Amino acid sequence: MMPVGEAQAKVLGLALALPVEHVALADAAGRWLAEAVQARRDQPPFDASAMDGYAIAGDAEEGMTFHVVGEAGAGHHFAGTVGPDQAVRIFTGAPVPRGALRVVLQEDVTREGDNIRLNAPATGATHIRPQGNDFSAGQSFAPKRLTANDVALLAAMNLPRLPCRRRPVVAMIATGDELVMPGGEPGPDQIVCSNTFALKAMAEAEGAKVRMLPIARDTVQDLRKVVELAQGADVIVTVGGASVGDHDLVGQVTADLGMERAFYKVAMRPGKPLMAGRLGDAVMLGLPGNPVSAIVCGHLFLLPLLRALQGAADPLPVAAEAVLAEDVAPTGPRTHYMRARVEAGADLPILRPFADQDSALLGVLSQANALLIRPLGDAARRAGDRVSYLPI
Ligand SMILES: Nc1nc2c(c(=O)[nH]1)N[C@H]1C(S)=C(S)[C@@H](COP(=O)(O)OP(=O)(O)OC[C@H]3O[C@@H](n4cnc5c(N)ncnc54)[C@H](O)[C@@H]3O)O[C@H]1N2
Ligand code: MOO
Repeated sequence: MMPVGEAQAKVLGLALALPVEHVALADAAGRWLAEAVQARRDQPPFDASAMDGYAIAGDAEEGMTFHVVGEAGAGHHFAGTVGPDQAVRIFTGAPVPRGALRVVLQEDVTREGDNIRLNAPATGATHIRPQGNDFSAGQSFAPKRLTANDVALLAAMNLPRLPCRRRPVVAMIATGDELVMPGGEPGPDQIVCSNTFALKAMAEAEGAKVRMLPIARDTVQDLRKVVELAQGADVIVTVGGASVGDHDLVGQVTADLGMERAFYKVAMRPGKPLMAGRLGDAVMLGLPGNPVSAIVCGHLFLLPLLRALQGAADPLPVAAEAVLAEDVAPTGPRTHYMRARVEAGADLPILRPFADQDSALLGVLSQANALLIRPLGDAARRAGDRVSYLPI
């Protein structure tokens, strides 16, 4: 069995970054910017008032008076120059007029006709945002996955279209005679398909487009037909049929279709019968059928693969540190990803593994927000020990 880190490296090695396409700014949140882009202007593009008030020529003492000679609003500059005894009525975002060095807040003046009197000394903060204070023309924005905040910045930089990686297309295939779709009519020996819905949600949150293919029945012909429907996808995910049972056909069928296998079986629990390889132009992940196994493999393999396809430099999940809330037994020959609940603690977060770690239990998984990472062959651990976990 291959160690988890080696298997992850092999999966990432199968991922060629997807082509670049130009995406409208309004659709760019969540997309991966493929190359650095440059601001097309300064922000603010001029010295701008940060307050509603009056622009004056410099520091001034309490009681001084000024003659109001005009007005500057956001989008409307004042064409003249502010002289020593003069003020210009100004509003937040307006260009600061020539000759003005500070803005006094309207709350700090008394207006009498066309004159103002200062009720406080005008010193200290100028209430002016200098030109280029936020960013300057030519300033570079590095490739990353774009957040809503990034989109605001790139909009202000006047970049209406952005070079992003194409979204990966994932074909999702559940396998097994026992499965019916949610809302269907399960027969007495059947259950409702759940795993692929979690994986779809996870992949979409990572930027993928997911095609849910029909459930493949446990025959070579049907599985082959459904895998062939996956043509055109960047990633093919099968769920179930990966183990050693007589009806576990995924390995055989994908091999017949020409899959170049990178590995089969990983030293992890849950998720042991994982396979990966290249099938035509697609990367294929064959996930185990047990619900928690499939979803844990999704976190450890599918999501990093989707990040790598979109150009991420560091696609693997990052472990965090916590303190164990209770004792745990030694582990066996596989890295154990134990479902756990992590909560804020005084120093480090406190992590409590669930008592039942059966890989069929979706109820436990739904309460979990962490996977405690137990290295293979790990000794028993005591409450209070420091441990690593992955947030999920
Ligand atoms: N003799 C052995 N038996 C098993 C081994 C082994 O090494 N030797 N490994 C076990 C482990 S570990 C796992 S994990 C499972 C994985 O087996 P498969 O990938 O072949 O999965 P299935 O047999 O098709 O299904 C397992 C289980 O999960 C349910 N399932 C499958 N797909 C879905 C779905 N889309 N939604 C909800 N539930 C699903 C299925 O009904 C089974 O109950 O094999 C062990 N056996
Ligand atoms: O590895 Mo299986 O995924 O233990 O349930």
